[in-house]
Amino acid sequence: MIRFEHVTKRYPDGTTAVDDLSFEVAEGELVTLVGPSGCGKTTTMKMVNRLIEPTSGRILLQDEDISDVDAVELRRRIGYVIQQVGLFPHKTVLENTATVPHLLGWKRGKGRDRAAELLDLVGLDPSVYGDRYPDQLSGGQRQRVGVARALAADPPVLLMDEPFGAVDPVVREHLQNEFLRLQAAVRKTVLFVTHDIEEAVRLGDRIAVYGEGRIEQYDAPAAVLGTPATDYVADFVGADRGLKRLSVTPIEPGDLEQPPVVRLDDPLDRAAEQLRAEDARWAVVLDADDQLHGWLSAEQAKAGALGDKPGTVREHARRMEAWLPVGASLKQAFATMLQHDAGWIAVIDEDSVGHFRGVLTPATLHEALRRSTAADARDITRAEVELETVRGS
Ligand SMILES: Nc1ncnc2c1ncn2[C@@H]1O[C@H](COP(=O)(O)OP(=O)(O)OP(=O)(O)O)[C@@H](O)[C@H]1O
Repeated sequence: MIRFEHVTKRYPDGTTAVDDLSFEVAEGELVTLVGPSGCGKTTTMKMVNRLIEPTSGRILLQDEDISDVDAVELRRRIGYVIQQVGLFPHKTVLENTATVPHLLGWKRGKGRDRAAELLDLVGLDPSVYGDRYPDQLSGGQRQRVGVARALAADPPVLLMDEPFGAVDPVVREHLQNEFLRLQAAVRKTVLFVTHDIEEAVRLGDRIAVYGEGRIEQYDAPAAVLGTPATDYVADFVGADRGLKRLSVTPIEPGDLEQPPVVRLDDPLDRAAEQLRAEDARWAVVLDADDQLHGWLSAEQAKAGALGDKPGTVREHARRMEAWLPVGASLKQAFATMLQHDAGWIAVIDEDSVGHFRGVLTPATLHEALRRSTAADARDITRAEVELETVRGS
């Protein structure tokens, strides 16, 4: 989709900003360019929409050499979002969003409808925000308008230069999540510049880690974190790369423990007996549709079963709020455990039915992380990894 072939950019003062760069971005892929200040990320990006011309080499967009395409025509195929947004202060949010459709000569009504649709998509109600002016918005809202505007003419390619750099960390995480959801729906080919490795890891399908004017590693986030190609990359991703992996490692069914399972309508004395026989401290409680209800402790089951009217599990089970679907990240799993002060979380199917699949404990979470690191290092699946464990006596 976008291909760099031996691209070099030397500025007139002799600075080599980009040095013999070759890489390719597939259609619908989100590639983050990450690296320290001055390493050539912005120069790379601006060569794609010809705000900067390469000194040598060529860039192909959909197999076409962009130097053969009229720059104005080219830019209409490419959405561009920058940190300072660059909204027109005297135009309303709706007018700002409809800028490109307007330039393309769309009918006014069609352009406005499209703008309203996009504002909705980025989480801004057009009936509330459409008639406001940019200075009546928060920084995060302005960034959303920037994204909506870049998408308005439905360009196949999106260039984003530190689009969330100017907002505080909480808003930033929010914008990142929204953007991921949006990207899942629109599937643009995206080049995203950031100097923040966390952001690069969260957003990128692949990451290009820049050294000076060169890409040191071009790989999936888990691989960059798991097997940095050079000492430079290892340094850049940081000593806490093990922790960062949490956010790019999904929960897989093979990671889960299978505690005893009882049903809401099971007689309590039978449940107590099952817990005793399995020597378990608690059981997961499911309803008749195999959906998670909560849990039952062995102590409660035993005490209840000794009472006058033991009844069923239903009267003694506790609700469980700490749960996630398969595929959620280990970081979410860890955060959920902390949020609910829970020693385990339930994991359910991703589909709308949400059958119970198993539980994740701190020990299994740690094991999943170790397996994923080892699997990436050896290019095998997680299930094939044999872990050696240092055990307490
Ligand atoms: N117009 C210019 N003339 C001369 N040198 C330039 C020019 N623009 C950029 N440079 C230099 O080229 C190098 C790469 O700059 P670039 O803006 O691509 O880096 P960057 O990785 O995007 O940095 P940042 O994260 O700080 O934005 C830097 O050394 C910069 O000083």
